[in-house]
Amino acid sequence: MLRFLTAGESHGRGLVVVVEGLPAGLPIEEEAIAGELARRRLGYGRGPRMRFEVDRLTLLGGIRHGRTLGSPVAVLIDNTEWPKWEQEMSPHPGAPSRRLTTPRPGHADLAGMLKYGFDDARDVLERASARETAARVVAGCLAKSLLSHLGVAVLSHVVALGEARADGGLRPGPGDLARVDASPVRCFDPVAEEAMVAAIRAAAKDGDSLGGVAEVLAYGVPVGLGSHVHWDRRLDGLLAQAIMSIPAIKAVEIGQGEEVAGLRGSVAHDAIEWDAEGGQYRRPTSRAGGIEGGMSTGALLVVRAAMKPLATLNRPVLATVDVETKEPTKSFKERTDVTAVPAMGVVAETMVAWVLAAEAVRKYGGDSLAELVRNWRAATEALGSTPSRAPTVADPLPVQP
Ligand SMILES: Cc1cc2nc3c(=O)[nH]c(=O)nc-3n(C[C@H](O)[C@H](O)[C@H](O)COP(=O)(O)O)c2cc1C
Ligand SMILES: C=C(O[C@@H]1CC(C(=O)O)=C[C@@H](OP(=O)(O)O)[C@H]1O)C(=O)O
Repeated sequence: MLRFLTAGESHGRGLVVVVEGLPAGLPIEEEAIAGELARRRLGYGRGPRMRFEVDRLTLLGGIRHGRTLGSPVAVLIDNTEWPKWEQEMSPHPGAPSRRLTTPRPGHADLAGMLKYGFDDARDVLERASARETAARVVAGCLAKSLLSHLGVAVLSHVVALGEARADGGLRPGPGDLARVDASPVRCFDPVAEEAMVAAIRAAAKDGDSLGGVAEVLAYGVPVGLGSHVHWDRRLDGLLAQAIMSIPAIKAVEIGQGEEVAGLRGSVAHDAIEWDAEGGQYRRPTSRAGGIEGGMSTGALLVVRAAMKPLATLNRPVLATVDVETKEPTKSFKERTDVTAVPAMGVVAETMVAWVLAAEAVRKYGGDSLAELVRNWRAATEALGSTPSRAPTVADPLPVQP
């Protein structure tokens, strides 16, 4: 079983992630993890912290000479600003210099204060902050690395930001990731990219925030991850939970998502064809987003995550109450992003990769990477298909729904 835990506060000494259940022999390079963390810092509209945060890494355990040992992998990410926060966030007895008593509507502040009996919103926001997703991205990088040995590639792109929408027919292939990351908003559609940048600039000028939608695509997913036999084994359910756990995500779509509810059945599904030459079944479309009955079908996996506009505003206008005086006031202002949709896409990739890797380990098993790959190869060959390799730029794009 693959699992991970993270610990650490946004302005604490650092974040730590412990990943358990990886097979031995998985090649891991610190540069690859650093690269993934750098991708999560990307995006026009991010706040000042992402310009100086460096995500300095320490590989604490579970890796020797660039390969996993089969033991838990532990990684530490330092917090660049720790010296500045050391007093305020000290783990030792003492008191903060000031308490935050005007909770932000839309953030975790008030619900957390009431639930845990805190009188300072910082006791909640430090862990509710999406800073924690940096630690998840480390786990996601390990998952992506494992998946690459099974020919699976996971990527994302922003398809909506504020009111700007990308052309739905434009989907990046596995070889397009660098191009997506080069976009200031991680959008594959250059026309929509301009509209997105303009929307962010306008919101920033007004001291406001924006949400949006990122689409995650997984190429080369083998048939049969997940299962129909229990509610908690359905792949779509697992993906929805994983995506929903990302701060500020309010909706998840698989394949055609919400749109499918308005269609007739005759045009809503993916026809089944037999490819006599390849000796396997084939789907000309991926309307179902690569999942039927809670199991992967082998078609392109498509998951979308919708993010709300961020709760912290540079021009605080949202009405709240001072929890001390009970007087009406405006919520406190913290340093904040105008939008974090491009970064959220990278986190969503992480969560999708994690779920796929966990299901792959469950299905194929094995204590070493070689054993896992052997098992995967045998299962894939038994289905009549050639074990896939990691898709390349030369591969044709899958047919659009
Ligand atoms: C990558 C990323 C960056 C975020 N940055 C901010 C931010 O700068 N300001 C903010 O108010 N919320 C930000 N959020 C969202 C909050 O963390 C989130 O709204 C809060 O934890 C409450 O959780 P909920 O929105 O799921 O209810 C960010 C979320 C993500 C995924
Ligand atoms: C630190 C990160 O995102 C933070 C998420 C966040 C929030 O409220 O979720 C608020 C901001 O925190 P800060 O006030 O420290 O700048 C973001 O910068 C990060 O993504 O690494």
